[in-house]
Amino acid sequence: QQATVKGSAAHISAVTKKVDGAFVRSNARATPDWPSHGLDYAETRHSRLDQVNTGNVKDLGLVWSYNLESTRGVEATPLVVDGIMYVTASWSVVHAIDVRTGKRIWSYDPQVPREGGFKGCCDVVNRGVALYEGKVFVASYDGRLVALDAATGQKVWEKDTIIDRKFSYTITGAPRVVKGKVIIGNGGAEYGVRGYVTAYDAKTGEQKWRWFTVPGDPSKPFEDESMAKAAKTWDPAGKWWEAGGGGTAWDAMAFDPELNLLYIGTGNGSPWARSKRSPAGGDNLYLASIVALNPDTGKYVWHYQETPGDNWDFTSTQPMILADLTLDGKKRKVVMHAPKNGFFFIIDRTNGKFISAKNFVDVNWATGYDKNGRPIETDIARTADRPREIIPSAFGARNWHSMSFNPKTGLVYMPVQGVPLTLMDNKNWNFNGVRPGEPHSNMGWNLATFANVEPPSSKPFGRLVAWDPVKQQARWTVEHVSPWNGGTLTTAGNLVFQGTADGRFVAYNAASGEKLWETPTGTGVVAAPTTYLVDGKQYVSIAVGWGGVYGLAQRATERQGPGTVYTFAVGGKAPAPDFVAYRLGQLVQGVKYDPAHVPEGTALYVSNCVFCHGVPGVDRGGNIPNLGYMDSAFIDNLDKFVFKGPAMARGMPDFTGKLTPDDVQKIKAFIQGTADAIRPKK
Ligand SMILES: O=C(O)c1cc(C(=O)O)c2c(n1)C(=O)C(=O)c1cc(C(=O)O)[nH]c1-2
Ligand SMILES: [Ca+2]
Repeated sequence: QQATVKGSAAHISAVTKKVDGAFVRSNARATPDWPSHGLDYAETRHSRLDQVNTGNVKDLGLVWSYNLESTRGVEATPLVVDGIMYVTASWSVVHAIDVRTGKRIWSYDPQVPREGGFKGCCDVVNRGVALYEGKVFVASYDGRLVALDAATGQKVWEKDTIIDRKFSYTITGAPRVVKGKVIIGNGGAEYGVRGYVTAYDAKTGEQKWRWFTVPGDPSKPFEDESMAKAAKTWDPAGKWWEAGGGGTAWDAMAFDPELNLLYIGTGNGSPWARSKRSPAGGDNLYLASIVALNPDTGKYVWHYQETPGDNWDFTSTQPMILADLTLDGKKRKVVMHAPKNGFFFIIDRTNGKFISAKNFVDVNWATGYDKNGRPIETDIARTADRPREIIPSAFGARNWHSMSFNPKTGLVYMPVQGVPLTLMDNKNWNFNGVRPGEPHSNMGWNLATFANVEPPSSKPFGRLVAWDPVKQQARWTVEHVSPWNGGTLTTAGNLVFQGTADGRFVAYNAASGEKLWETPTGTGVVAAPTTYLVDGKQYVSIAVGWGGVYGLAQRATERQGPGTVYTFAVGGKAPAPDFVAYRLGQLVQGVKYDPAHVPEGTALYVSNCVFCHGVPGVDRGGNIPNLGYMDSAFIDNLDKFVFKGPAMARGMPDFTGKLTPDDVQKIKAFIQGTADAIRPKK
């Protein structure tokens, strides 16, 4: 009998068909493959491989690079089984790559309508696929769950996961497969949606269950007991159901097979301002919580709410890790979680009981947590009638960038940051109303909150923190040049790998934080690396591509490049691909405008343009250009870009019906006026 050629359809079919629950569990013991998003069900991102270690990591070299042909953010963790890699680029495009050759096996574009890019808050990103019994599952930005044949990339089934397309739902997260069910949530809580997670049969796509994260209209029957219980924590005077309430589960999940519990992290409130959703206050369950569900039925089992009555976009969707820690001499099954709100939580994962919380950055909204697990809020937390800086900001002390846990060092390696913002409630908010000056409100956002009406006073930072979860303190830290650095991987070779915003891929000694190796990546890195064996040899891969919410308008590299997968091994000698240098133009000059239009133009710019294009001439442009540095011809012709313009093919919305030609004149006045105001005087 002829041996199957590696990389052939027969080989791929054979090796991917073996991927099921038993496979994921047995793989976790020695981690030769990387079969699921966080490597194992506990989402530790801790590889047991040690061929690459502190001794030889300096000899790590490029084996191949692969062009993802994307220009927007790349957030995916590549999955690899016997040398077959599955990774996604922006716009939810899936690539199957043969690690042995670095060549494409197939690619699949779910054809997300590009002009609908504005329907998600935070770039047209995707965090990766799930793999199960010969199928690859991808959730498309526009809310479909697609099952592909792992060998051919042909579609096997597709389901629309969105309950109501009047609302702005999107999906950026990676699906997880638990006991033959594909689990997927969604995003949209900046727009006003009601969050939920759904389970589909991996074979057929048949819907198995759905759990909503927040209650619906209380005049209608509740879906289940957990919703009836939650509704008691919302004030009906706020008619929260009209704007959805929020609570979107847009990233984190983990699974404990022994306890048979699926854990999900839930998001912020819609709108952000609690005074508008629930005027009389209330915790607003199950916003900003870790919730444990029965994966067979989708039934609620327990929750722990990290940010009661969220008011600040403090999502709890940041990646979590399940671990067994010895605390006060007792072995405890815990969830470790470090969400946006700046506290590191240890929660008993058998019952949801709070164990401890400690801030891992400076925070000013709470002084700590009491013994019942409730935050002790400070005076400024809810004084939202005036602008005040909330630390951490809505960008989060951590965002979706994954952390990893090394049981040998006992440390959690997490990307940490500060992106300063001031917030103030918009008293005149009305759902989907025209609200100049409220961020992206004309693009469908419903924050009921103004941002940076007064400039914040803290400074931005990015940091890698090695956190001791038992002592609840940092062991070592590395300062980066910018916020928004990549997720981490830790290995039995006593290593931590991380990509950076300023375009490097770095390896550190996991125990000490000493830098042992780095290589340039051309463009900024936001995704997390993976490592695995192919034919007995250890490889390390990372998908790079600057973007995500912070990367739209900001950058920390002078290079731009297509999204790229890099694969490294000891002794690798492949040449790095060429990158186009990013050229920041001159400050725009000479566009005719009426200075009297600037104030109105400012408000329009904030409600239509700012989150993607940044502040003209102040920000430097991320994966979307800064308009303050465009040639004047572009700004003179702004209406030709705004109304059914050529950039629609790259994701720019059509502003027909949203802006008038008169509005565009005023926006031009703001752009040129700002450039003139900041131009150094001769
Ligand atoms: O509330 C939501 O539904 C929602 C969704 C998403 C998303 O799906 O990407 C993000 C956020 N919120 C968010 O608050 C946030 O900071 C964020 C960053 C990113 C990213 O990919 O860079 N997505 C999201
Ligand atoms: Ca959010």
